[in-house]
Amino acid sequence: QKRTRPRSDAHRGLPLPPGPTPLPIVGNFFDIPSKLPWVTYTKWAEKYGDIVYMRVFDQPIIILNALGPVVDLFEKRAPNYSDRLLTPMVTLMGWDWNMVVLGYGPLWRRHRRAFHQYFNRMAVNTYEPQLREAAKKLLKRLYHEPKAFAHHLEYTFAENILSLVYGIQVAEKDDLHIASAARALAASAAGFNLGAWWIDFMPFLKYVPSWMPGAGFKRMAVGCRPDAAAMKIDTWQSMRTDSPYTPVAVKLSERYAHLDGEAYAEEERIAQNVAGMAYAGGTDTTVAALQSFFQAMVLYPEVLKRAQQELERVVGPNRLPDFLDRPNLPYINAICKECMRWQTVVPLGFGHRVATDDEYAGFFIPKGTVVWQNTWAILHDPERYPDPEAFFPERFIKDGQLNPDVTDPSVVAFGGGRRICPGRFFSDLSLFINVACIVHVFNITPAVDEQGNMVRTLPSMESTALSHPSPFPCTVRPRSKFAELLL
Ligand code: HEM
Repeated sequence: QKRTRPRSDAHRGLPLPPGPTPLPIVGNFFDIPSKLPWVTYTKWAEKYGDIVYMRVFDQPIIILNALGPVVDLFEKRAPNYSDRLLTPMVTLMGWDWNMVVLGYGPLWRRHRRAFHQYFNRMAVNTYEPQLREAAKKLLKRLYHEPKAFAHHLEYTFAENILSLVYGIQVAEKDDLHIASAARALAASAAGFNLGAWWIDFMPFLKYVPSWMPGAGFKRMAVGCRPDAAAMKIDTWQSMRTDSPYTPVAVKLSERYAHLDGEAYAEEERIAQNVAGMAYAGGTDTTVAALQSFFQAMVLYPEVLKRAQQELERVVGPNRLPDFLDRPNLPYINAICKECMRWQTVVPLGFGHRVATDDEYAGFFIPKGTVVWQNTWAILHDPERYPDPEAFFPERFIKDGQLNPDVTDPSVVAFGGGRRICPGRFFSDLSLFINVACIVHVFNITPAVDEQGNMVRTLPSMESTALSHPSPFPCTVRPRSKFAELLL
């Protein structure tokens, strides 16, 4: 029996969606788990249904645990479900220039349009040469220093996006731009982890002095400010025009070169935000999916073998895979899809704020509610994806081809409606080329300790907003002499 909340006139006579019982003042503050909240919300769905309501202090929150309501609200009612809540934590951390947190309106639209111009489905195809080069660089780094595979992924992706967006050529090691971005992103992940679950809904905490016991979050947030600002300003100021191709930032600045005064300043701010966001978005996200890929290859050796056989057949031993091969590589494509599903990179999407009071499925949805989509739940729904905890690319294949009847995880993994991730086409290309090249060249097997015993790896996710596997070791070795020659 579902429990619903009392009707009231303010609610147009409709109940709020069901959810855990709130306490006075704090509401459901103590119900929000600090670890893997998406798993708890999935369990709540069994008790309360696909639409779960809670309140943390004064902030109403809804979790959508199924694809139907996500499409109905984020897509079909997009004008009402595309706003954001700019929380105190984000402002404290100096991340408020970031278009992810911009309210729905003309300023967001201008950012979005500029971003789309350089990252739409067609535009990203022009980045293939750079993506190919970056993948090759990654292979070399993996060859020379295989134990540091997680670091190489992060470094090479940051390097590639810095070059693509700003034309900046980074140092081979310990680059200052990359170090600063890594600090800003790590702090924001940690801050968001704290913030999303509780601090963000306690606006008065903004006024707690940072020296007070328990105010470590504030010191951390303030400490991250210079790096968050540097991601936008220092990189912009280091923009290079002498690279062999025109960087996105240069193209962005050409758009308003004819303006002056305040109009120029405003366009420049937008361009800086867009470039900064491409940099921030392009650094950690696809990397997390690739880290899951490494973990999957350790745990599922038969998948790696099958993928290598497909590449041997289609690409052969004398060259690396390329984008043109993609239509002939259904199994590699299926692995990419499974990487987007298995250890969901953004497990709860990003909250959409409701602009005006609404009704849905017989429930009242108050204005100001922040609606989160439980992407992890949707991508681990056993009816859609049987045995969802298994990494099983075959689920996307039928008669040797990709099966169009199985929901493509990217329909959900990148969020929904008008706020859907505008970096998804770029991410898709880079995931494909890296997976294909790594599989073609390397065997990825469990690590071996000093006594020669195999180190056991268990799949496990970090509890951050942008999740990735918990650190694990593995052995990365060229498959053969032929493979080594490709490097
Ligand atoms: C595995 C890769 C990625 C995943 C899973 C991912 C996921 C997401 C999600 C869930 C959102 C929020 C969508 C919503 O509100 O419903 C988002 C927003 C965004 N992402 Fe991504 N993303 C990825 C890669 C990228 C890349 C590579 C870039 C940049 C090149 C990027 C740039 C952005 C931007 C700018 C937004 C804000 C959109 C807005 O608020 O209007 N993302 N992403």
